[in-house]
Amino acid sequence: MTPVIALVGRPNVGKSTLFNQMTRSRDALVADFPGLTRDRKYGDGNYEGQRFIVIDTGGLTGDEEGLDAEMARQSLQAVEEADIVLFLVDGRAGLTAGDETIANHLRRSGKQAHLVVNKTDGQDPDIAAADFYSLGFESTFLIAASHNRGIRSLLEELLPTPEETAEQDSASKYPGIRIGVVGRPNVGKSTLVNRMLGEDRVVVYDMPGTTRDSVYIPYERHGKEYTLIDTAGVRRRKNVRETVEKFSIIKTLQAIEDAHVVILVIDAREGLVDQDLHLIGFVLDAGRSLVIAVNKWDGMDPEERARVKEQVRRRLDFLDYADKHYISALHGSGVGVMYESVQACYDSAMAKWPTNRLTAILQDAVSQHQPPMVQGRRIKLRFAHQGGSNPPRIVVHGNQVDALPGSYKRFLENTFRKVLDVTGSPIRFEFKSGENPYANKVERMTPRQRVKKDNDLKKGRQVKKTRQKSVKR
Ligand SMILES: Nc1nc2c(ncn2[C@@H]2O[C@H](COP(=O)(O)OP(=O)(O)OP(=O)(O)O)[C@@H](O)[C@H]2O)c(=O)[nH]1
Ligand SMILES: Nc1nc2c(ncn2[C@@H]2O[C@H](COP(=O)(O)OP(=O)(O)OP(=O)(O)O)[C@@H](O)[C@H]2O)c(=O)[nH]1
Repeated sequence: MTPVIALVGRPNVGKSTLFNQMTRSRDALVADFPGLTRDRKYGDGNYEGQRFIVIDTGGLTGDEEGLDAEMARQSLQAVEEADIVLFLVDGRAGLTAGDETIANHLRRSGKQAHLVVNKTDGQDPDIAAADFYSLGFESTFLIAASHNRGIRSLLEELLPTPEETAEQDSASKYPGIRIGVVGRPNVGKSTLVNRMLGEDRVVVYDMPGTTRDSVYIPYERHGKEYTLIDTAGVRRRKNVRETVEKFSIIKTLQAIEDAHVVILVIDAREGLVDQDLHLIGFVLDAGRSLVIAVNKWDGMDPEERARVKEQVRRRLDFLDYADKHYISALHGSGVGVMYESVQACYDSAMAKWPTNRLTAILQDAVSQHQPPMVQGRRIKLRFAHQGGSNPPRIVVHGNQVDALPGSYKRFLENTFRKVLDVTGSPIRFEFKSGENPYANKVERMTPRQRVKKDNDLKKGRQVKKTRQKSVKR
């Protein structure tokens, strides 16, 4: 399970600043789903290979009355679902009554929180922290978020190591292709999950709304193993309030992290809305492959259908590599063929390509369309190898790669995507400058040496540089 970190604290203590430092998301996922009153933000972080999810819970002011009480309740729900709670305070402003109220909230919630004193730059950290000891937190961290100070040691201390996470990795024990079915409330996720499992299979489970755990359902179809990750969880809704209650963004994000392939369900009758795009953004940021299911396609008239299709085409033009299906989960039409897309996505996400193939594609691309000159010297791209899967990572080695323009990177991505036939999955590129360790040496290396070198490169170890001149191309 990907650990979830919740940030709480009064306005202006630096939550957004810390959030931005911790996440690498281009845009945070902003939760203004119906029924959730306040703009919580969700982001995706990576510290030395350990992925995590950060939530800026937003809604705590320490002065909760009336409307604010509802916000506080929802923020505390996010706290409840988190693994690590960071309570931020402002080291410049000192202790306020609002801080004390929030500390009380946290204490009542029974969740262990860590005190994080921010804005300790330009003052004696011990003095900055002294004010807050009366709050009685066991562990205190001193940081300066806007200077990116203290954040690494905080993550180092609090996050599990990737090995620890792998050990308690609940997802990996489920067989076959793990399919996450996600989408906004009421788009038809439960209906689709039941449809995918087949008519004859009676699913007996029920879940309370606030737990963040999805239901994992292993099953077989045409002799192939799958596990559905069901974020909806309850088959029969009783009322609108319950729909909102049981919709949990953390649950959705966890399901995305745990899946090989994500089916994002959209309600054709409502069209594509911003929240759908936010969810798509998160899936891509998480590096998962994606199938789009536009649901409730039954009973729509031709004009409506044309309008929705046009909207999908226009707003998802950046996603032309993902399959879109127009389905009726209720009647089952279009559901079966989705499995073909799921398989293609899985194959793409998990594919392994040999170094010489990737290098050949790179060289073809370069000869077709040379990278630009920088300060009178041409950017050189020499060879490529695979750095990982799900999502596939391609590491490109060359010279002056830092100057490679975005447009050229996109050209490379499109070329690799086309040649390797990568469907639905994002591809990550990494560009490294330095001499080609293979140059002039390849011929003289034994296969074992070559494998070792490849592994060394994958592990990012320093490879002894050859002094020989690299091959001219
Ligand atoms: N000196 C100093 N200023 C900081 C630091 N971190 C954040 N700030 C400033 O504090 C102000 C508030 O920061 P935000 O990150 O917006 O605070 P927030 O808690 O997200 O505020 P809300 O969005 O209102 O909840 C901004 O002007 C930041 O530049 C820090 O480490 N040192
Ligand atoms: N016409 C039509 N209605 C559908 C279809 N799929 C689902 N529905 C209806 O849409 C409503 C919501 O379906 P659910 O499957 O409960 O949606 P959900 O996404 O699981 O909703 P939450 O669990 O509340 O997030 C129900 O009334 C379904 O009968 C479909 O393909 N066509």
